[in-house]
Amino acid sequence: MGLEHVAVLVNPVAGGGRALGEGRRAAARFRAVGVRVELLTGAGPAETADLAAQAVSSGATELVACGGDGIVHLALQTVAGTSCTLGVIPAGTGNDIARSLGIPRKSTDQAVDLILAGPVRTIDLGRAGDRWFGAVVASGFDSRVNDRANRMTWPRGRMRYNLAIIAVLASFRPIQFRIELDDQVIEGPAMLVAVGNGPSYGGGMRICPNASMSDGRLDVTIVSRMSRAKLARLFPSVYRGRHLRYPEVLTYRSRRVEVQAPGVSAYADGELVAPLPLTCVAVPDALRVFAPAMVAPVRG
Ligand SMILES: Nc1ncnc2c1ncn2[C@@H]1O[C@H](COP(=O)(O)OP(=O)(O)OP(=O)(O)O)[C@@H](O)[C@H]1O
Repeated sequence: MGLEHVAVLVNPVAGGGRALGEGRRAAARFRAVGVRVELLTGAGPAETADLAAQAVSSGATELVACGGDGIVHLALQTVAGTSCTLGVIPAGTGNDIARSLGIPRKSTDQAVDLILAGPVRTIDLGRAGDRWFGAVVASGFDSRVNDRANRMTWPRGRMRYNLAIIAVLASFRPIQFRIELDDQVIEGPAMLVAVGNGPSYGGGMRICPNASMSDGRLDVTIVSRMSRAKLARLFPSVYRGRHLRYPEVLTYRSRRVEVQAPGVSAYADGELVAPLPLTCVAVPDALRVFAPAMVAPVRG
Protein backbone atom coordinates (compact mmCIF):
# COMPACT_ATOMS: atom_id res chain seq x y z
CA MET A 1 0.00 0.00 0.00
CA GLY A 2 1.32 3.45 -0.88
CA LEU A 3 1.78 6.37 1.46
CA GLU A 4 -1.38 8.37 2.08
CA HIS A 5 -0.74 11.56 4.01
CA VAL A 6 2.80 12.18 5.23
CA ALA A 7 3.60 14.78 7.90
CA VAL A 8 7.33 15.55 8.13
CA LEU A 9 8.08 16.82 11.64
CA VAL A 10 11.35 18.74 11.78
CA ASN A 11 13.41 19.80 14.77
CA PRO A 12 14.98 22.96 13.33
CA VAL A 13 17.83 22.97 15.86
CA ALA A 14 18.82 19.29 15.50
CA GLY A 15 22.24 18.49 14.11
CA GLY A 16 23.32 22.11 14.68
CA GLY A 17 20.51 23.35 12.38
CA ARG A 18 21.15 20.84 9.58
CA ALA A 19 17.78 19.12 10.06
CA LEU A 20 15.72 21.94 8.54
CA GLY A 21 17.41 21.59 5.16
CA GLU A 22 17.15 17.80 5.35
CA GLY A 23 13.44 18.06 6.17
CA ARG A 24 12.86 20.27 3.14
CA ARG A 25 14.81 17.86 1.00
CA ALA A 26 12.78 14.91 2.28
CA ALA A 27 9.46 16.73 1.67
CA ALA A 28 10.52 17.57 -1.89
CA ARG A 29 11.42 13.94 -2.56
CA PHE A 30 8.02 12.72 -1.31
CA ARG A 31 6.27 15.40 -3.40
CA ALA A 32 8.24 14.48 -6.49
CA VAL A 33 6.70 11.01 -6.49
CA GLY A 34 3.19 12.35 -5.90
CA VAL A 35 2.88 11.78 -2.15
CA ARG A 36 0.75 14.29 -0.22
CA VAL A 37 3.14 15.82 2.30
CA GLU A 38 3.21 18.65 4.84
CA LEU A 39 6.31 20.03 6.55
CA LEU A 40 5.83 20.87 10.22
CA THR A 41 8.16 22.78 12.48
CA GLY A 42 7.38 24.65 15.67
CA ALA A 43 9.15 27.55 17.36
CA GLY A 44 9.96 25.25 20.31
CA PRO A 45 9.47 21.65 21.43
CA ALA A 46 5.98 22.28 22.87
CA GLU A 47 4.72 23.81 19.63
CA THR A 48 6.33 21.03 17.59
CA ALA A 49 4.57 18.46 19.81
CA ASP A 50 1.23 20.23 19.27
CA LEU A 51 1.75 20.25 15.51
CA ALA A 52 2.46 16.50 15.56
CA ALA A 53 -0.69 15.78 17.56
CA GLN A 54 -2.80 17.99 15.28
CA ALA A 55 -1.40 16.37 12.14
CA VAL A 56 -2.22 12.86 13.37
CA SER A 57 -5.68 13.78 14.64
CA SER A 58 -6.45 15.45 11.31
CA GLY A 59 -5.57 12.32 9.35
CA ALA A 60 -1.81 12.01 8.79
CA THR A 61 -1.14 8.31 8.25
CA GLU A 62 2.65 8.59 8.41
CA LEU A 63 4.59 10.88 10.77
CA VAL A 64 8.21 11.31 9.71
CA ALA A 65 10.53 12.71 12.39
CA CYS A 66 13.53 14.59 11.02
CA GLY A 67 16.32 15.31 13.50
CA GLY A 68 17.92 13.40 16.36
CA ASP A 69 16.57 11.17 19.11
CA GLY A 70 14.90 14.21 20.67
CA ILE A 71 12.43 14.70 17.82
CA VAL A 72 11.86 10.94 17.50
CA HIS A 73 11.09 10.84 21.23
CA LEU A 74 8.68 13.73 20.77
CA ALA A 75 6.98 11.99 17.83
CA LEU A 76 6.63 8.76 19.84
CA GLN A 77 4.38 10.56 22.32
CA THR A 78 1.90 11.08 19.49
CA VAL A 79 2.16 7.91 17.40
CA ALA A 80 2.69 5.18 20.02
CA GLY A 81 -0.28 2.88 20.25
CA THR A 82 -1.94 4.36 17.12
CA SER A 83 -2.13 3.11 13.56
CA CYS A 84 0.00 6.06 12.36
CA THR A 85 3.38 4.78 11.15
CA LEU A 86 6.59 6.51 12.22
CA GLY A 87 9.34 7.29 9.74
CA VAL A 88 12.76 8.63 10.70
CA ILE A 89 15.06 10.93 8.75
CA PRO A 90 18.21 10.92 10.90
CA ALA A 91 19.65 14.46 11.06
CA GLY A 92 20.72 14.83 14.68
CA THR A 93 23.88 14.29 16.64
CA GLY A 94 23.18 10.87 18.12
CA ASN A 95 20.45 9.17 16.06
CA ASP A 96 20.47 6.09 18.29
CA ILE A 97 16.90 5.04 17.59
CA ALA A 98 17.56 5.13 13.83
CA ARG A 99 20.84 3.28 14.43
CA SER A 100 19.06 0.52 16.37
CA LEU A 101 16.50 0.12 13.60
CA GLY A 102 19.00 -0.01 10.74
CA ILE A 103 17.61 3.17 9.12
CA PRO A 104 20.13 4.80 6.73
CA ARG A 105 21.87 7.63 8.61
CA LYS A 106 24.24 9.00 6.00
CA SER A 107 21.75 10.08 3.35
CA THR A 108 18.34 11.73 3.59
CA ASP A 109 17.47 10.45 0.13
CA GLN A 110 18.12 6.87 1.23
CA ALA A 111 16.08 7.35 4.40
CA VAL A 112 13.16 8.69 2.30
CA ASP A 113 13.51 5.86 -0.20
CA LEU A 114 13.25 3.34 2.63
CA ILE A 115 9.91 4.92 3.63
CA LEU A 116 8.75 4.94 0.01
CA ALA A 117 9.71 1.26 -0.33
CA GLY A 118 7.51 0.69 2.71
CA PRO A 119 8.89 -2.04 4.98
CA VAL A 120 7.07 -1.63 8.30
CA ARG A 121 8.10 -3.28 11.55
CA THR A 122 6.04 -3.41 14.70
CA ILE A 123 8.32 -2.94 17.69
CA ASP A 124 8.18 -2.62 21.46
CA LEU A 125 8.51 0.70 23.22
CA GLY A 126 9.28 1.47 26.82
CA ARG A 127 7.12 3.57 29.07
CA ALA A 128 9.03 5.69 31.60
CA GLY A 129 6.50 7.17 34.00
CA ASP A 130 3.97 8.75 31.64
CA ARG A 131 6.33 9.02 28.64
CA TRP A 132 7.14 6.64 25.82
CA PHE A 133 10.77 5.92 24.96
CA GLY A 134 12.46 4.08 22.14
CA ALA A 135 16.07 3.64 23.20
CA VAL A 136 17.48 4.03 26.73
CA VAL A 137 16.55 5.54 30.08
CA ALA A 138 19.75 6.66 31.80
CA SER A 139 20.35 7.58 35.41
CA GLY A 140 23.43 8.09 37.54
CA PHE A 141 26.73 9.16 36.04
CA ASP A 142 25.26 9.78 32.59
CA SER A 143 22.26 11.74 33.84
CA ARG A 144 24.66 13.92 35.85
CA VAL A 145 26.64 14.49 32.62
CA ASN A 146 23.42 15.46 30.83
CA ASP A 147 22.42 17.79 33.68
CA ARG A 148 25.84 19.43 33.47
CA ALA A 149 25.91 19.66 29.65
CA ASN A 150 22.44 21.25 29.67
CA ARG A 151 23.71 24.00 31.98
CA MET A 152 26.63 24.77 29.65
CA THR A 153 26.17 27.18 26.77
CA TRP A 154 29.51 26.49 25.16
CA PRO A 155 30.89 24.61 23.25
CA ARG A 156 28.28 22.92 21.06
CA GLY A 157 27.71 19.29 20.08
CA ARG A 158 29.93 16.41 21.08
CA MET A 159 32.63 18.54 22.70
CA ARG A 160 30.17 19.91 25.26
CA TYR A 161 29.50 16.33 26.42
CA ASN A 162 33.20 15.51 26.53
CA LEU A 163 33.85 18.51 28.79
CA ALA A 164 30.82 17.66 30.93
CA ILE A 165 32.11 14.08 31.35
CA ILE A 166 35.46 15.33 32.58
CA ALA A 167 33.84 17.82 34.98
CA VAL A 168 31.41 15.27 36.46
CA LEU A 169 34.03 12.54 36.70
CA ALA A 170 36.29 14.79 38.79
CA SER A 171 33.96 14.66 41.79
CA PHE A 172 31.66 11.70 41.12
CA ARG A 173 30.79 9.38 44.01
CA PRO A 174 28.82 6.13 43.69
CA ILE A 175 25.08 6.55 44.19
CA GLN A 176 22.92 4.34 46.39
CA PHE A 177 20.40 2.72 43.99
CA ARG A 178 17.43 0.45 44.59
CA ILE A 179 16.25 -1.38 41.49
CA GLU A 180 13.13 -3.49 41.50
CA LEU A 181 12.81 -6.05 38.69
CA ASP A 182 10.06 -8.61 37.94
CA ASP A 183 11.62 -11.23 40.17
CA GLN A 184 14.25 -9.54 42.36
CA VAL A 185 15.38 -6.37 44.06
CA ILE A 186 18.94 -5.09 43.73
CA GLU A 187 20.30 -2.53 46.15
CA GLY A 188 23.71 -0.99 46.47
CA PRO A 189 26.13 1.70 45.36
CA ALA A 190 26.45 2.09 41.59
CA MET A 191 27.87 4.47 39.01
CA LEU A 192 24.93 4.24 36.62
CA VAL A 193 21.80 2.33 35.77
CA ALA A 194 20.57 2.12 32.19
CA VAL A 195 17.24 0.65 31.12
CA GLY A 196 17.18 -0.20 27.43
CA ASN A 197 14.39 -0.89 24.99
CA GLY A 198 17.09 -0.45 22.37
CA PRO A 199 20.82 -1.02 22.78
CA SER A 200 22.49 2.39 22.46
CA TYR A 201 22.51 6.03 23.52
CA GLY A 202 24.87 8.98 23.21
CA GLY A 203 25.70 8.30 19.54
CA GLY A 204 26.39 4.58 19.45
CA MET A 205 27.33 3.78 23.04
CA ARG A 206 25.97 0.25 23.32
CA ILE A 207 25.17 0.39 27.02
CA CYS A 208 22.54 -2.40 26.75
CA PRO A 209 24.19 -4.24 23.85
CA ASN A 210 21.82 -7.21 23.81
CA ALA A 211 18.57 -5.24 24.04
CA SER A 212 15.96 -6.33 21.53
CA MET A 213 13.10 -4.12 20.40
CA SER A 214 10.90 -7.15 19.94
CA ASP A 215 11.28 -9.33 23.03
CA GLY A 216 8.69 -7.62 25.22
CA ARG A 217 11.30 -6.87 27.85
CA LEU A 218 13.74 -4.16 28.91
CA ASP A 219 17.45 -4.77 29.36
CA VAL A 220 19.04 -3.32 32.47
CA THR A 221 22.74 -2.54 32.77
CA ILE A 222 24.12 -1.63 36.17
CA VAL A 223 27.66 -0.37 36.51
CA SER A 224 28.22 -1.00 40.19
CA ARG A 225 30.74 0.79 42.38
CA MET A 226 34.20 1.18 40.84
CA SER A 227 37.01 3.72 40.99
CA ARG A 228 36.73 6.86 38.88
CA ALA A 229 39.83 5.79 36.97
CA LYS A 230 38.21 2.48 36.11
CA LEU A 231 34.98 4.21 35.05
CA ALA A 232 37.03 6.43 32.73
CA ARG A 233 38.65 3.31 31.22
CA LEU A 234 35.30 1.56 30.89
CA PHE A 235 33.70 4.36 28.86
CA PRO A 236 35.36 3.76 25.47
CA SER A 237 34.58 0.04 25.72
CA VAL A 238 30.84 0.80 25.77
CA TYR A 239 30.89 1.63 22.02
CA ARG A 240 31.43 -2.06 21.29
CA GLY A 241 29.50 -3.41 24.23
CA ARG A 242 32.74 -4.70 25.71
CA HIS A 243 31.99 -3.21 29.15
CA LEU A 244 30.04 -6.39 29.91
CA ARG A 245 33.42 -8.02 30.50
CA TYR A 246 33.97 -5.98 33.67
CA PRO A 247 32.86 -7.92 36.76
CA GLU A 248 31.26 -4.74 38.14
CA VAL A 249 28.88 -4.56 35.15
CA LEU A 250 25.67 -6.49 35.78
CA THR A 251 22.87 -7.11 33.28
CA TYR A 252 19.27 -8.16 33.74
CA ARG A 253 16.08 -8.46 31.71
CA SER A 254 12.67 -7.53 33.03
CA ARG A 255 9.22 -6.39 31.93
CA ARG A 256 9.03 -3.80 34.68
CA VAL A 257 11.94 -1.89 36.22
CA GLU A 258 11.61 0.54 39.10
CA VAL A 259 14.68 2.70 39.72
CA GLN A 260 15.16 4.70 42.89
CA ALA A 261 18.07 6.87 44.01
CA PRO A 262 18.16 10.11 45.94
CA GLY A 263 18.82 13.34 44.03
CA VAL A 264 19.18 11.70 40.61
CA SER A 265 17.30 12.60 37.44
CA ALA A 266 16.46 10.24 34.58
CA TYR A 267 16.82 10.91 30.86
CA ALA A 268 14.92 8.96 28.23
CA ASP A 269 16.24 9.07 24.65
CA GLY A 270 18.44 11.97 25.84
CA GLU A 271 15.47 14.00 27.10
CA LEU A 272 14.98 14.85 30.77
CA VAL A 273 11.95 12.93 32.03
CA ALA A 274 11.83 13.18 35.80
CA PRO A 275 13.72 12.90 39.04
CA LEU A 276 13.86 9.31 40.34
CA PRO A 277 12.00 7.21 41.43
CA LEU A 278 10.79 6.14 38.02
CA THR A 279 9.01 3.03 36.82
CA CYS A 280 9.78 1.74 33.33
CA VAL A 281 7.66 -0.87 31.59
CA ALA A 282 8.11 -2.69 28.28
CA VAL A 283 5.08 -2.32 26.02
CA PRO A 284 5.10 -4.99 23.30
CA ASP A 285 4.18 -4.02 19.73
CA ALA A 286 3.52 -0.38 20.62
CA LEU A 287 4.96 1.20 17.46
CA ARG A 288 4.70 0.78 13.72
CA VAL A 289 7.88 2.09 12.13
CA PHE A 290 9.44 2.10 8.66
CA ALA A 291 12.58 0.02 9.07
CA PRO A 292 14.37 -2.76 7.24
CA ALA A 293 13.50 -6.27 8.40
CA MET A 294 15.76 -7.30 11.23
CA VAL A 295 18.66 -9.40 10.04
CA ALA A 296 19.63 -11.24 13.20
CA PRO A 297 17.01 -11.16 15.93
CA VAL A 298 18.48 -11.08 19.43
CA ARG A 299 16.65 -13.43 21.75
CA GLY A 300 17.22 -14.14 25.37
N1 LIG B 1 11.47 23.79 17.60
C1 LIG B 1 11.81 22.64 18.19
N2 LIG B 1 11.16 21.50 17.86
C2 LIG B 1 11.51 20.34 18.43
N3 LIG B 1 12.52 20.19 19.33
C3 LIG B 1 13.20 21.29 19.70
C4 LIG B 1 12.86 22.55 19.14
N4 LIG B 1 13.72 23.46 19.66
C5 LIG B 1 14.51 22.81 20.52
N5 LIG B 1 14.21 21.49 20.55
C6 LIG B 1 14.96 20.52 21.38
O1 LIG B 1 16.06 20.04 20.64
C7 LIG B 1 16.65 19.00 21.42
C8 LIG B 1 17.54 18.08 20.60
O2 LIG B 1 16.80 17.42 19.66
P1 LIG B 1 17.36 16.26 18.71
O3 LIG B 1 17.80 15.12 19.56
O4 LIG B 1 16.32 16.04 17.70
O5 LIG B 1 18.62 16.89 17.99
P2 LIG B 1 20.17 16.58 18.19
O6 LIG B 1 20.94 17.47 17.28
O7 LIG B 1 20.46 15.14 18.05
O8 LIG B 1 20.37 17.04 19.64
P3 LIG B 1 21.38 16.56 20.74
O9 LIG B 1 22.64 17.30 20.45
O10 LIG B 1 20.68 16.92 22.01
O11 LIG B 1 21.53 15.06 20.57
C9 LIG B 1 15.47 18.33 22.11
O12 LIG B 1 15.73 18.32 23.48
C10 LIG B 1 14.28 19.24 21.78
O13 LIG B 1 13.47 19.43 22.91
